[in-house]
Amino acid sequence: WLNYNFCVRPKNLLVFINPFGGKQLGKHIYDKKVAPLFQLASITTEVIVTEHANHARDHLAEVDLRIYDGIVCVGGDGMFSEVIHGLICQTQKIAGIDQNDPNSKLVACSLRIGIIPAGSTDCICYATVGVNDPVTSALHIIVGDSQPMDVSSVHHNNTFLKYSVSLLGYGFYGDVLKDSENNRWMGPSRYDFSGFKTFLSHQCYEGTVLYLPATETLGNPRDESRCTAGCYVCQYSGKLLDLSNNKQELKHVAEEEDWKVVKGKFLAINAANMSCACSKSPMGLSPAAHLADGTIDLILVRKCSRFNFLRHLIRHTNKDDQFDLAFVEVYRVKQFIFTPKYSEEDNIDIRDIGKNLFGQFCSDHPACGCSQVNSNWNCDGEIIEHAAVEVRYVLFCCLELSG
Ligand SMILES: Nc1ncnc2c1ncn2[C@@H]1O[C@H](COP(=O)(O)OP(=O)(O)OP(=O)(O)O)[C@@H](O)[C@H]1O
Repeated sequence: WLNYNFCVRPKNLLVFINPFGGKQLGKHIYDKKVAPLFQLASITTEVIVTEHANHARDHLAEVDLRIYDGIVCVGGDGMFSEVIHGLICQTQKIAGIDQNDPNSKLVACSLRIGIIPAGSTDCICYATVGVNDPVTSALHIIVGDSQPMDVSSVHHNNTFLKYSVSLLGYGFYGDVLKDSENNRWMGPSRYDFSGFKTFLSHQCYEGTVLYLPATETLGNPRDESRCTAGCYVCQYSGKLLDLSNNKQELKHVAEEEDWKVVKGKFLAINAANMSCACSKSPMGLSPAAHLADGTIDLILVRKCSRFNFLRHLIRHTNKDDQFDLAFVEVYRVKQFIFTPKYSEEDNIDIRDIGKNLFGQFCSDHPACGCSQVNSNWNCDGEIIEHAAVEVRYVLFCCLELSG
């Protein structure tokens, strides 16, 4: 559907290469595998090898984007996140939109973003293309394929924090990321190491989740069918929401609906905008999530034994239903608000997982229970230090070239 409008071969691309993403092969992959293909296709490029974190984001916030047909990032999910922030923020700035107001109606941005996978997880590329192969992505970019994607905004106390396109994770995935940042020198294996440490710590966090169910969508997180190119659920949502303006009207309709409340102790709170498939989890955290249906799959993993949590995690890696467990709930939502039990002002410090490595002795003891400090959110691989957040689908379709 959107492809008819946007299936235009790009002629001039702005390329950002993160030389330090994943196995630090970004520049090599681009020079050897991608640049020759772009040259053959007569695509001109301006290539920027990033010199520091947020280089791409800051450059995009200033540069005149009208001369480009698209932006390409060579790196992982963190690089894609930088690029999407630069692009969305510049578009809102030009349109005079206040991003701190969660109710602001964002303006869609016209440029498409392509990913050449060269990161550690490459979840966004994997979930959209089905494989993280630089040549496949380059060919999609060359022929002008496109894929709309849902974007969610994350706010804290009416302050804009970040946009998310793949996974927002509190508890387990927040803690894994926090710990893994200290071990970047390990390369992609840092996630295995920190994952193991975090699993042993078995921390759960108390709080309240308020969510607004997505009632107007055709799909359900427990569906057998998967979102692919031309997906009828996304097409239906696209037509229903009329891609931009009418979506906002529907949001107001939805706001009149009932908010639901879930209180408890959680090992993980995950919000998936897409399946979040990657090589370690080929079906993803929410296998039936849609790329562009205007919803978020909210997955709540309540406090359970370490053995049961392991069963849930193992199901991420195989075809067994990870939601078919008594301590796991999943809802398809338009919006949610999380409030931790312990206010952030009282929060002593972001916890050090290392100190809690043997937390099992405490958490299994009836007198102990949950951590009295908060976790942090993992937002597409970037840390959000606030625990209390308001997350909503922001009706914003940013198009990927590699779809
Ligand atoms: N030149 C640079 N020096 C240091 N950090 C950089 C540089 N360029 C980009 N970054 C930052 O590096 C972080 C990680 O990059 P990237 O996502 O490409 O790799 P990754 O973390 O290994 O992969 P993934 O996100 O898929 O797990 C990003 O948050 C980005 O802001």
